[in-house]
Amino acid sequence: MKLFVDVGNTALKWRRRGADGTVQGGAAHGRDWPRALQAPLDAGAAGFEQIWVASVAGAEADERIGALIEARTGVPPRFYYSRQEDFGVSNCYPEPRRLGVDRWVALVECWQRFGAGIIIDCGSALTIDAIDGEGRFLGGYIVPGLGMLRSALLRDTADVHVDQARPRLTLGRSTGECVHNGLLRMSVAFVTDVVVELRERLPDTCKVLVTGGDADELSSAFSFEFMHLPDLVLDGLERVAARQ
Ligand SMILES: Nc1ncnc2c1ncn2[C@@H]1O[C@H](COP(=O)(O)OP(=O)(O)O)[C@@H](O)[C@H]1O
Ligand SMILES: CC(C)(COP(=O)(O)O)[C@@H](O)C(=O)NCCC(=O)O
Ligand SMILES: [K+]
Repeated sequence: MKLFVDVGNTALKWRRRGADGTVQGGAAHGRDWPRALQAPLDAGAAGFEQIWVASVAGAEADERIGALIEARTGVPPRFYYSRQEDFGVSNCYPEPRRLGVDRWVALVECWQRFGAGIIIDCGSALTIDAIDGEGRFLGGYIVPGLGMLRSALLRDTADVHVDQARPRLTLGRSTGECVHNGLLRMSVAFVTDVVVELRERLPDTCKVLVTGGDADELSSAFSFEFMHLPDLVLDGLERVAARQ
């Protein structure tokens, strides 16, 4: 059995692939690593032959996660990090390792499956990344995700109180609607502006891939064609692992 783990700043997502099929899950981790690792490591009697981790949680967290995984399974996990080049993708960062590995494996998966593309990851941060027809990572953007925008607005204002709501692009007619609709529209306008510009530059065959925990919410307001691939990062990590 193989285990693949995608550790973001909010959620830990995982996939167990064994002879009797595939099981996957995910949840907010709250940086409580022993608790967050309970579900992915709960493989019953079956042992793990390989465990792969793509983490953007930071070096300290990675050390803790690695120690916990090895202590519980006896298998030392393999942490994959961004590189100058891999699977035909070249990294434009002067220090390639500093590119978030979730962004890197998503670029690898996009390139291997579709070629040129624009990747929108609606996670704790909202990231947009572009890869051209030669497999060159052209660069991207990192802005606060919807969850981060909301919590920052509520934290830094005295009288803005909102309950959960399904945001739309229309004018808000209550504090909650003004906040939810405003943040959605701001995020969608940013993404759309970038996609329109990049599509003029990239091959016509380029795909727009959307992933991340807020993908449903954001993409419901997208006016351009896209593919929603919730498991893009795990798929990319599994591709890396398959080569070993
Ligand atoms: N069950 C959930 N747990 C955590 N975040 C969630 C959940 N459902 C939706 N979200 C939203 O998804 C965002 C996290 O996206 P995700 O891609 O899962 O996380 P990460 O940034 O850790 O990769 C949060 O900012 C939040 O707005
Ligand atoms: C941009 C990110 C925070 C996104 O992570 P997430 O929202 O999935 O938690 C992550 O890719 C990261 O920590 N990147 C390192 C800096 C960079 O990519 O330039
Ligand atoms: K992510």
